[in-house]
Amino acid sequence: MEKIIVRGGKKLNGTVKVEGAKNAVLPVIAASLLASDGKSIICDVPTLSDVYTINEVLRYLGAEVSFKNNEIVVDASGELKTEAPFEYVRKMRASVLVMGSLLARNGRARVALPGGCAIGSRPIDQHLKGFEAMGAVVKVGNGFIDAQVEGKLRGAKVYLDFPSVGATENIMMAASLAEGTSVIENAAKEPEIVDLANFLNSMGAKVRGAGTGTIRIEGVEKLRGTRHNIIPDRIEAGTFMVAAAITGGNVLVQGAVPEHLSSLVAKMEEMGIKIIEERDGLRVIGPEKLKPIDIKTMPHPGFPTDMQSQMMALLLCAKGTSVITETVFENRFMHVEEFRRMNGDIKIEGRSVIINGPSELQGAEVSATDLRAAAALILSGLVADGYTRVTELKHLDRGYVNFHDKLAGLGADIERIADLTIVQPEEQANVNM
Ligand SMILES: CC(=O)N[C@H]1[C@@H](OP(=O)(O)OP(=O)(O)OC[C@H]2O[C@@H](n3ccc(=O)[nH]c3=O)[C@H](O)[C@@H]2O)O[C@H](CO)[C@@H](O)[C@@H]1O
Ligand SMILES: C=C(OP(=O)(O)O)C(=O)O
Repeated sequence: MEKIIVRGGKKLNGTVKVEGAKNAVLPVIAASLLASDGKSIICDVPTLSDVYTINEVLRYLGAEVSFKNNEIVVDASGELKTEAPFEYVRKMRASVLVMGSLLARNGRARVALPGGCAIGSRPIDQHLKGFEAMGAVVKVGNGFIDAQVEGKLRGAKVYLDFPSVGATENIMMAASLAEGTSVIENAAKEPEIVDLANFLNSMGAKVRGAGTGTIRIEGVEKLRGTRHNIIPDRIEAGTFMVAAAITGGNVLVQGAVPEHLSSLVAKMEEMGIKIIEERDGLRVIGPEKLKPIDIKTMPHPGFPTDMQSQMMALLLCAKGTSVITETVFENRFMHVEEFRRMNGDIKIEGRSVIINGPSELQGAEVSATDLRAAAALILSGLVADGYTRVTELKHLDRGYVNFHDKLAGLGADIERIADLTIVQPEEQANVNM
């Protein structure tokens, strides 16, 4: 088993460059299936395991996909299959994002039920409600969701009970080729929704209002391949901002878009962290002492749940009591136990976590429970006493490109190794940790 080993105590300094956003590129790749004409060229694509997985899904469905030099070319002009099997959906829930495109292109989509995951049950009822409103008949059975429509999808008004990111994206994709106009109310407003709308419009779609709570989509006859640059990853940017702050360092996070990060910037400033907007990114300067704060995760523009565990690592180092309340996912506190293994003074009370800081963090062997928890545990390792070993790196690789190398480039004492499962006594003396 691979692990990342980090020794705490180094201040981070320098510049780190942000990749294209995982949560923007996955729906954009799914949307490229809508082009029955021409190729889609998607640029600034991060080399993440999730990207390889969705590429596999597209190939399975019959599209031609190439991926090199951070550029993906998709040719979906041929005939497409209708089914995305469980082996892909199990690896990555975002595989359900092909459903809207397949239904619009083929009149049928059969996708394995995603089931739960480490952060909660994550149902997709709001996606299905949207498809049904557009005339699809949805059946669930034998571990699959089967959606079919007679003729074409029809434009409809869909009110989302919660501004779900995935449901908004899936409905936008389906509605782009529907007959007539669709309106999504209580739509998600995340920057990744705007990126998807820009991609769809550049393919010939008519999507208006993305980034607001009401999105109108006028269906068109046909969409064609186009060229598109993916927006920078605000969560990767935020993770490096926390890395700078937790070590009391001074780091320029190149590519960080201030408007995408306003809630995080506000909360970090409340903690006494200095954040300066520069021409090409955000500079973060950690203070001597961090102040405690309260955080509640919310849909955008509220505080992002995907930054919750990294902020937990930071608040463990602040002097005083902080409270983090998770309102987006029902069970996104699996990392709390791991922080306790590192001597974190932290407890769960319902949907909140109470942190009494500063904790004297100690290096320990800890296990990543999801991709953001993986990053957060490494962040704690940057300031813990001694060596922290983080396992279950498959989670980290879903969302971060060369995370340890980027941290090492900023001065962290960190390496990634294959596991030495059996260490002989004489070798043990030579293992430098
Ligand atoms: C690939 C991707 O972009 N993933 C992001 C996306 O996930 P994802 O699109 O899955 O997140 P959603 O916004 O859909 O989910 C938010 C909440 O709504 C619930 N829900 C969602 C859909 C539905 O039909 N019914 C329902 O009850 C979910 O269980 C969850 O509690 O947005 C999340 C919230 O910002 C982020 O944490 C994820 O990183
Ligand atoms: C939860 C996340 O992603 P996904 O929805 O792909 O699991 C995330 O990016 O933090």
